[in-house]
Amino acid sequence: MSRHRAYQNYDYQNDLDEYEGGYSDEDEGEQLSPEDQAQMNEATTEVQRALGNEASKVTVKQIQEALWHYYYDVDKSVTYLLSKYIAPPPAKPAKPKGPKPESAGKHLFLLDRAQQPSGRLLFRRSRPASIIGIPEDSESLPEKVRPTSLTMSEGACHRGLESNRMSFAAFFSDMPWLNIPKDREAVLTAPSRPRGGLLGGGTEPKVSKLQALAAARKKKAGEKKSEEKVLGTQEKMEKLSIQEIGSSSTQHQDFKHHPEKTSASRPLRGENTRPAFGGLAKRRKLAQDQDLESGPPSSHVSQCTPPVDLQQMSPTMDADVPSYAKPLEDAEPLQAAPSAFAMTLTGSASAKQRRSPSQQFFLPPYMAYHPDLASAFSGPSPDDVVLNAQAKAGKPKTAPVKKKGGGDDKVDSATNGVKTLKVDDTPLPKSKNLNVLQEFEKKKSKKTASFVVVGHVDAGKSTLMGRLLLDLKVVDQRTIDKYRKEAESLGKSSFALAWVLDQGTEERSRGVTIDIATNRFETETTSFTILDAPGHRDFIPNMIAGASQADFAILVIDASTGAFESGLKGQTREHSLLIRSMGVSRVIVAVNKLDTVRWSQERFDEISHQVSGFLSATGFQTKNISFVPLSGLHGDNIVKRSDDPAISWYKGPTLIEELENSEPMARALHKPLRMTVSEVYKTALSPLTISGRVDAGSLQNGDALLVQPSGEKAYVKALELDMEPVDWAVAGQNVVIHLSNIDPIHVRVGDIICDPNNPVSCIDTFTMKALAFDILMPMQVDVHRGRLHTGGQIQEITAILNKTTGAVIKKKPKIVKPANVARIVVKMASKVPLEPGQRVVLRSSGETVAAGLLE
Ligand SMILES: Nc1nc2c(ncn2[C@@H]2O[C@H](COP(=O)(O)OP(=O)(O)OP(=O)(O)O)[C@@H](O)[C@H]2O)c(=O)[nH]1
Repeated sequence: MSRHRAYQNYDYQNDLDEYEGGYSDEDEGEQLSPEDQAQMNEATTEVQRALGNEASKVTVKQIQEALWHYYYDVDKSVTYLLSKYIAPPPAKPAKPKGPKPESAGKHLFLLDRAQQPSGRLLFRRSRPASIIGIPEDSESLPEKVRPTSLTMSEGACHRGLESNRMSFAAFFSDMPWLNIPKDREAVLTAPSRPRGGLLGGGTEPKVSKLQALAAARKKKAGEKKSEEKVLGTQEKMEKLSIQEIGSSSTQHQDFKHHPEKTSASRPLRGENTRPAFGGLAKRRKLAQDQDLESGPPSSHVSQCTPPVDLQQMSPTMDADVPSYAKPLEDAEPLQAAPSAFAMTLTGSASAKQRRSPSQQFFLPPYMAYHPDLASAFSGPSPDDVVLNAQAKAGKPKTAPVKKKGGGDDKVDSATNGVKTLKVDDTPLPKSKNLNVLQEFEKKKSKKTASFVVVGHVDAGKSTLMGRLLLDLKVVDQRTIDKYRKEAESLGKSSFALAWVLDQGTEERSRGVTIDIATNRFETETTSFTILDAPGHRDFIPNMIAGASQADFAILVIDASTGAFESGLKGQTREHSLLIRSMGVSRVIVAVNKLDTVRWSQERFDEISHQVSGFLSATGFQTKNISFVPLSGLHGDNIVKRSDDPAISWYKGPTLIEELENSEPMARALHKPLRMTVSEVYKTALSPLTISGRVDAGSLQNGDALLVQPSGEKAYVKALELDMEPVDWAVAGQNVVIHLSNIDPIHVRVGDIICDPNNPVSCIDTFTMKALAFDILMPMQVDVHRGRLHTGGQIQEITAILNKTTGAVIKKKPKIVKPANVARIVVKMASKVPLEPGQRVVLRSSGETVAAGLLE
């Protein structure tokens, strides 16, 4: 049950009834417990014994009522009985009858409740009413005694006392706190400041006469005290005043004519012997003298603020001017007196310095500048003196001594600056100024082709590529055996072939490809670059990066029971869409793991049928789709035709034959240089080496390159193709470039290397023709182009287009349905190198939502 429900269902009434039941009137007639009764009898005997002969004047009932009231306290009960029944005080004149104040007698006590072990409730007296401010009825006990918060019957509180009025004084006679000696009585002192309202603001509260009197007394005492303090301080400060030192003409003259001696005569910090003529006073005096001699301050000085006398800030305080300020008052009665501190600074005799009230103006202390302050720091500081002395004594300097004169400093810093200046004298790489395209034509080199291996997770992509490399002898059997042993130790022996591509520790331990793995091999006609893509949906961006570099693709399908179906729902379809969107038009479908279904031709045909259907729907032409039944794990139909009779039904090409038959995409050889940076690293040849596929144009050693978006220039120091040094490279080739004359911080993976004379521009908004994979609307998206990806948003949907003709079907639609083509405007968070014709993929919340071409 929820707590809320529990509270709702709680039976408060029941509890309340039980609680109130503890005070019910039924208790009134409650009998004493046997223990109480025994205690009562014993105490009654005690009281009777204490009363002696007088005991006959009171009844047992009266004794027991007294005992009950005093909780069996025999002494108190005796006192009460004596004063009440045996020797009562003379009766007082009757009070005039009138209505009794309601509160009177109603709340004389605050009662604490205690529970006895027997479960009976007993009430204990807690505090007298006088303390808590309840009106006292000193003559009698209350008629009813109630706790402040509880209702109870009077009988339950003080049984039997209603009829027996007792004197208040007598009741509390044994209480020591009533006999307070006069000298220890508390005196109410009003707060020094009247309390404010809520949060210190608001109207002042009413102050009683007593409070006002106390406040006035306190104020007077405070004033007297502060006056004494000021006088004492002034006496001490007089010693520092220029009045005394004014007579010391020798010192004055000395100081006046040799002001530089000021610093020399300045005591070191912490020195106890303080000269009578303090440095500050000296400066003040000098300034006064100069002032007197030269008249009013010069123009530049006049801009500065004259010394401010804080006392002047309150003309209304004239009446309170202390006696020490009287001489000044005589000189200029309208002016308020300076403070003791101000007098020390200005000197009490410096009446001439004081301005008339009309000249008085007040500025913050930091603006209170006096001309003599200009010379205040002309000499060395105490620290300088110490350091100089240490230097003379041959001690090591604890801090650099400042040289006099700014000129030397400047020269020094300039010299140091020049020393530290580094001129980049790295010679620019030499260029052979080759006609690269002619060289390329002449060479008649092997075809180069890159292919990306895609497919659902665990379809067997890496294993297939490992097998391919093993069978092509790019990797030897020993390496595979080694991998198998290591994989066995991790319980993943079946992944030994996959480890040829999956080199990362995490990839190996998880058995999942994370990033694009590249490898290369050659056949008689072609030099291939493998781009093994991750199948897991979390690493789709890496797969996009791989697909952006590929001429064609191998789509791996897991033919084992159930796996193909789940792959279709998973990344098989998404990868197919992506590779097509990235411009790949040729796809080889590797129907893998057919060994698990005993090389079932039926299964192969079923898969081929379904896959060719959706590939065609995705935009692949049937002539560009081929299917190969194979087993990556066992090496059937990859490089060697399978000798298993179970697959004798297949007479088509092996995977490698299909690869060789695939034509790479047309190369943009004559376009300006464009290359996407796939990797950035350090080599012995250069602190900045990059690799990637040349998308367009060509380059050669010594060429100047422009890196975008940093806009930094770099030079080609050396080039490598297939791990061999070369002089040039052209579009379609995967090249390694050793750069010079650039700081590595300016180059990142995903950047574009371009021709400085034909640079790619950096933009933050573009229009694209997008194929929608999901519903599109103005929304946040991630823009992917190769390795580069950045945040952005669909700003506008301009039109829905005809898929084949590109004609506008509908203008400014609110949304784009899946499988429709639309023209959309995308705004990115930052400027990135992008240009028309490039392919981008839009993803949102981990799903691919669109892909297309920049217009
Ligand atoms: N029986 C059988 N098993 C295979 C075959 N090919 C791969 N496997 C197994 O399938 C599992 C996954 O293989 P991988 O090569 O890692 O699959 P992948 O597609 O590269 O995985 P990701 O890159 O992580 O998506 C491994 O246990 C392989 O041994 C095959 O032809 N037959």
